[in-house]
Amino acid sequence: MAEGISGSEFTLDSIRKALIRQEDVIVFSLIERARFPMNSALYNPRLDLVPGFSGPLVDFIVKETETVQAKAGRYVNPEENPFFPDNLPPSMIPNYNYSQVLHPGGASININKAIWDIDLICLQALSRRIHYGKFVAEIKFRDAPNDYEPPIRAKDTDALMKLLTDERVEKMVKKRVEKKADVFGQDVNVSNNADSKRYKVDPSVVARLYDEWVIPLTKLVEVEYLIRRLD
Ligand SMILES: O=C(O)C(=O)C[C@]1(C(=O)O)C=C[C@@H](O)C=C1
Repeated sequence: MAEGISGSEFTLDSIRKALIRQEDVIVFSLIERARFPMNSALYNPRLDLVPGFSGPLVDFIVKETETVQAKAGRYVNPEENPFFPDNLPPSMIPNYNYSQVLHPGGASININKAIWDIDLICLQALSRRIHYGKFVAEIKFRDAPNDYEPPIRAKDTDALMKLLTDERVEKMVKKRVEKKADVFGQDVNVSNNADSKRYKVDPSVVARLYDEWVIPLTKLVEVEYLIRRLD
């Protein structure tokens, strides 16, 4: 897999490192996205810019992109989740042997409808990060099956949410992404003018995006995964 999860390095530590690497992509794509705050023609559902296709242009672009990528095998990779999963063509390339670390029920989890509401450019990066919750949940289950089995059998989602939550880690994640937005998003200036610190994207907004969307949705995926884990 792209992030290098194989049976031998499938640990909570390696999964957390993959999440940290993905922060860089997310912060950079937010910085890019901030250059174009609005693009109404792209999102307008009534413009009908493409003959034979009804819906916003953005849907057309993403559907067509996903169709090509599906043929190239993108969605055979358990780390990838399409935004328009209906009627995708099968992969045309020879099967790559992805290590099957997830329980089969994980394949049916796709919460991209909720993610679609956030923003366009960073969607794939955010989707990948949020659905990484499947891998986090699998390793947490493997590390403590006796703790997880009773709430799974009782379908107690609140207890599962409590069990998988690590507030110390969440605080660190939010602090780190805020710092990354600070460092990556400064205008680079050759003159040594300390007053001219300007940001391409407000670092506190990135921390809030993680606080209000990214982490809660990752945890939702973790709970969804665990609830199916003993099926
Ligand atoms: O690192 C973990 O243990 C995770 O489950 C991931 C994550 C996150 O989304 O960053 C989610 C829940 C935990 O409370 C801490 C962090």
